[in-house]
Amino acid sequence: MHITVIGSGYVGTTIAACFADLGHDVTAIDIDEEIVDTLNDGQSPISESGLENLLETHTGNRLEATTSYDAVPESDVTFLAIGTPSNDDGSIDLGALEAAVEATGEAVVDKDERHLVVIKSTVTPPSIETVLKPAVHRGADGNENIEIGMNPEFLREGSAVADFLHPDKLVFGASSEWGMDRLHAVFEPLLEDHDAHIVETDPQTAAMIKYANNAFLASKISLVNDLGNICKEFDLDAYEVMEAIGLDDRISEQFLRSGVGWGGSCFPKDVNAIIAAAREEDYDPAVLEATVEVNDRQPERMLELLADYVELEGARIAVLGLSFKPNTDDIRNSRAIPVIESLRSHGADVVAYDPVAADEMAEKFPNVDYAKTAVDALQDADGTLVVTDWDEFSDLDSEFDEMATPVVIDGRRCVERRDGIVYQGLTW
Ligand SMILES: NC(=O)c1ccc[n+]([C@@H]2O[C@H](COP(=O)([O-])OP(=O)(O)OC[C@H]3O[C@@H](n4cnc5c(N)ncnc54)[C@H](O)[C@@H]3O)[C@@H](O)[C@H]2O)c1
Ligand SMILES: O=c1ccn([C@@H]2O[C@H](COP(=O)(O)OP(=O)(O)O[C@H]3O[C@H](CO)[C@@H](O)[C@H](O)[C@H]3O)[C@@H](O)[C@H]2O)c(=O)[nH]1
Repeated sequence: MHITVIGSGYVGTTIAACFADLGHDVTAIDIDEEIVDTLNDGQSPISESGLENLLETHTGNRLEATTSYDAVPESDVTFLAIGTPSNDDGSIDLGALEAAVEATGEAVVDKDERHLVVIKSTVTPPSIETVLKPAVHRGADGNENIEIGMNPEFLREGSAVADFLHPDKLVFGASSEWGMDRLHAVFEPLLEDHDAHIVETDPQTAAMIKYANNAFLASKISLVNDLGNICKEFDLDAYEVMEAIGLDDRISEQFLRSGVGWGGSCFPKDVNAIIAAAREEDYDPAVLEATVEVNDRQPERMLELLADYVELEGARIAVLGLSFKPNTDDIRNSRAIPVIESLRSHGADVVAYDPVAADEMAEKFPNVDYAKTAVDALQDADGTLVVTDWDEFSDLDSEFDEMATPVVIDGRRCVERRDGIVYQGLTW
């Protein structure tokens, strides 16, 4: 099949490279010329394990990038992976996606065969009817050969390629049998070697499944954090408790790690978007609001624990970990941001370390001192906050002896409790 993928950001680049790897001919389209040039050089505009290899292998053969929409009408199906960022009130900003959908419509205005336009972006269910369908039909001048489908994406940063090629489930949202068949045809090569559940549904339900998935996972972590905070008040170890409840198949052992909370480009944006969409309908989603509230509290709880041992005003505090999770340089909504903001508002001097994300964070906080190694950050520090669970932090041991006062508050349970340091886990 010939597939056009519009948007070559995080998701678009990953799926374009993976579709090519599955044997499809792929045209990746982006308005950003630098991204297009990078892709055509066989390089990746994002850092993701395995992606560079796929691009090197397929660029110039089955994969090419362009800023033009000319390939759209020649292709069998078009996927749109355009950003849907948050507005100030938490609702999603559909502006960029709407423009790309309209441009896709314009490209197929004269097509006299049916064309499937699949939304990969995360969008609220009503927006398919109220924003996206009108945009494509406006662009295509009412051409009835154009159909909108929805195929939400569940990949995680740090394991995007592996997640895409080995999904637990594929969700196909189509409004006709033809559209459903086309989605099956796209993923047929993937399903030849890999077993995945296939969910066939309409586009709106498919869109809701994506929000429900992320809202459930974020709420699971917030519930675990709420329970973990109670464990801490009782002097109990939340990890021991969660390990036990994870043995219940109905709960499962995954996403039970309590600590400083969830960040990233998806959970915060998506939970807030579905809350805003529910409020639009005059529904007050109480559990989801609490999910956000508990998450917002966790960084401050770290500071409170630290303040039990260290006078924060004028203290030198090491922050270990700046990315929102390990193995990525992405700092979007990282818990390190409220941690640093709060330390500074208490008058502390921050020295931060991250194996890869320091440059990103320096753009946000240019006045923070960035150490080259974890040991440099610990040197003469009055306290340490562990915010991201990078593997290398688990190996720290005698390095804590370099601190002026060895107080370690662990927000991710990745440092070993040891003699000679004051160690406090956030929920254990
Ligand atoms: N990042 C993730 O881990 C992830 C996972 C699952 C779902 N999603 C969802 O997928 C969507 C895309 O996310 P992302 O992280 O890939 O976004 P991104 O911001 O990394 O990429 C979007 C790309 O679209 C391009 N673009 C914007 N307007 C365009 C236009 N008119 N024509 C062509 N290209 C255009 C931009 O230049 C950019 O390269 C979002 O809705 C997001 O919520 C993201
Ligand atoms: O037990 C846990 C698991 C995760 N986290 C935190 O949760 C956040 C999100 O982690 P993860 O889900 O691994 O990363 P993302 O790349 O944000 O992936 C999520 O968001 C994507 C974008 O929508 C979805 O596609 C994925 O399915 C969904 O897992 C990070 O800050 C983690 O530190 C915890 O605090 N405790």
